[in-house]
Amino acid sequence: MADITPAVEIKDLVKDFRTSFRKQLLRAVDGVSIRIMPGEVYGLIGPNGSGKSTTMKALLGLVAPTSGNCSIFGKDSLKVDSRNDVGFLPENPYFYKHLSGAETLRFYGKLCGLRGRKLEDRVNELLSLVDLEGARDRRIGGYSKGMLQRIGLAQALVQEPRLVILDEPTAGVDPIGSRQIRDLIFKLRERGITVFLCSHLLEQVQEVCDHVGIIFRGKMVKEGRLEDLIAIEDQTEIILKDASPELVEQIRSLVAASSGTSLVRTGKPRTTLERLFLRETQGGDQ
Ligand SMILES: Nc1ncnc2c1ncn2[C@@H]1O[C@H](COP(=O)(O)OP(=O)(O)OP(=O)(O)O)[C@@H](O)[C@H]1O
Repeated sequence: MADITPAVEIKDLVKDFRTSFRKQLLRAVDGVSIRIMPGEVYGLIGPNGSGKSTTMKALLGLVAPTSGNCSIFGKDSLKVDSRNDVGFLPENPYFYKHLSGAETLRFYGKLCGLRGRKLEDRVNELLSLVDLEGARDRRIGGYSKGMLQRIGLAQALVQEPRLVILDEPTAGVDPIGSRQIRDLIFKLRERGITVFLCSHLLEQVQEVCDHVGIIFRGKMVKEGRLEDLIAIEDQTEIILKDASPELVEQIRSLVAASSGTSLVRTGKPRTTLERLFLRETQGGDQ
């Protein structure tokens, strides 16, 4: 098999911060290792203060590890050129409020060396991708939280990165805005872009990620393919449409007659509260 360089490689990362209280050391990240292959969507989940942002910042070279190392497409995170292939949406992105959405993207595009027709094409493409064409000339100061996160995502994509890092991309965004961001993450995946996101909104992580790591008090406590992590190994699900009561009864007696198998539950599957909310506020079947 061909040797593929991981998009993200974090090895035994430890990060200590010196606290103001008696200058004690606080271990924010304690021996975390993560490997993300190109094209994967990886979700790092954990409670507040468990070390998610610090792990991402170490990967971006924004904090220096106490020990361990991080690399992006094989390049050490402490070297500037490791960031050539990365787009980052921080937890609370800062924007110049007097600029419009288009001006904001133009500004970042210029920082990345784009000029002229190429710059304009990229700005238009990104505004269309994040569905903000209608608000392109409105000042960012008047954007909703969901729109701000989408323009932030567009900004992170300006230089056509192969890896996008999203720190709590849907924090403070309502379910409709969250769904738009979720759909954008799907679009990134379709384009083969690797996504590394952290969140404590578990349902969303479950919807978009194919790999998940659970971090708690700085340590990785569980990691793997989402499907493997959430499968209940000794159970089998059969979902029937328009089944008659007689058929359900037949299945029930078949199970009762077989040794070693028991019926755990029958009934109607439930939608999620999020889908119900979206159906009632947006119309149509979500
Ligand atoms: N610059 C810093 N100086 C001192 N302590 C810090 C610093 N940055 C983070 N910490 C501490 O490190 C721990 C991990 O913080 P971190 O922000 O990585 O967690 P998180 O999982 O991203 O949390 P949240 O979900 O609240 O964003 C916390 O106890 C935090 O207070």
